[in-house]
Amino acid sequence: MKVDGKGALVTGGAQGLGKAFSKILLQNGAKVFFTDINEEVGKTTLTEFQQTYGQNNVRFFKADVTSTAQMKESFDMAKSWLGGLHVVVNNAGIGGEGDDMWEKLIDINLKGPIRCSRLAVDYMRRDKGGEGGVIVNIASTGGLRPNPYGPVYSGSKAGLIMYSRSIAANQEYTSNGVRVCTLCPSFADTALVANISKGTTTNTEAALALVNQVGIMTVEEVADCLHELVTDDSKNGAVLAVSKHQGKTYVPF
Ligand SMILES: NC(=O)C1=CN([C@@H]2O[C@H](COP(=O)(O)OP(=O)(O)OC[C@H]3O[C@@H](n4cnc5c(N)ncnc54)[C@H](O)[C@@H]3O)[C@@H](O)[C@H]2O)C=CC1
Ligand SMILES: CC/C=C\C[C@H](O)[C@H](O)/C=C/C=C/C=C\C=C\C(=O)C/C=C\CCC(=O)O
Repeated sequence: MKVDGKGALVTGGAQGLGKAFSKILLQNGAKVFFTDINEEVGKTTLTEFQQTYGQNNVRFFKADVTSTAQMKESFDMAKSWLGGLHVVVNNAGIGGEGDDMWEKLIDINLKGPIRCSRLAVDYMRRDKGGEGGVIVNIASTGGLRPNPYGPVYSGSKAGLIMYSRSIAANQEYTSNGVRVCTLCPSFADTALVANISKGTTTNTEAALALVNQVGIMTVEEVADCLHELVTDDSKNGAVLAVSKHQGKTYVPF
């Protein structure tokens, strides 16, 4: 699918990878409706994007991916403002393994993208008035290999990978023009990784050593992979892993 002239919704688009995903879609001519729970940073990003890509090509709406009502409202607004919904990037996610965080992490990282994928399918499938499209769920290489410093994070992402592969295999969806892919980045230069030094893993020293060993990608390197998954119509059920030290790999099954 060429993204030029298409409509895209990106969750968690205020900063980090979600901002880079929104940006690459805008650079390639899409209209972007991005959501985030952080209103202040979302508004700043909106102003920056409007100055570069035009006032009427991008819109921000404050919404929490853990709320079905807020996400339903987001999808309704997005589809009507965009004039059609063709790309959905389920990106919003957090880290944090502590007693105070792990259940919230599952709510955001696993239940959030499931909630939004269910909405996306409903809004995109042709037999329900949509025009078909592509969902890209943002998982992690942490969902492909065990990570002793982030078992809850890794578990959330492994669950998301298998959920995404499973809905990609649903013929009712494929026959109505909906593709589903999963992007699994390793460490990238965002607040999520910077926060590891503040104790978000089960072992700060060991986790930082792993980050140093694997290396840190720029957000633009990861955004190029998103663009590939969105534009290549042959990719359905694809799981694309990318890391600084190993580059890009389509995960074989
Ligand atoms: N940075 C990295 O190394 C990697 C990140 N990822 C995934 O990429 C995604 C984006 O992460 P980063 O950009 O790194 O983090 P980030 O912390 O820079 O950005 C995450 C964004 O999500 C938003 N957000 C958090 N909770 C939300 C909620 N309940 N509803 C709506 N928005 C919410 C935040 O406000 C923030 O703007 C996450 O799903 C993360 O797990 C995956 C692999 C590697
Ligand atoms: C080290 C991660 C540990 C803890 C998770 C925490 O919840 C933390 O707050 C979140 C960190 C975000 C991590 C992002 C990516 C994680 C990638 C991996 O765990 C995989 C590591 C190496 C794979 C090898 C490779 O990519 O080549």
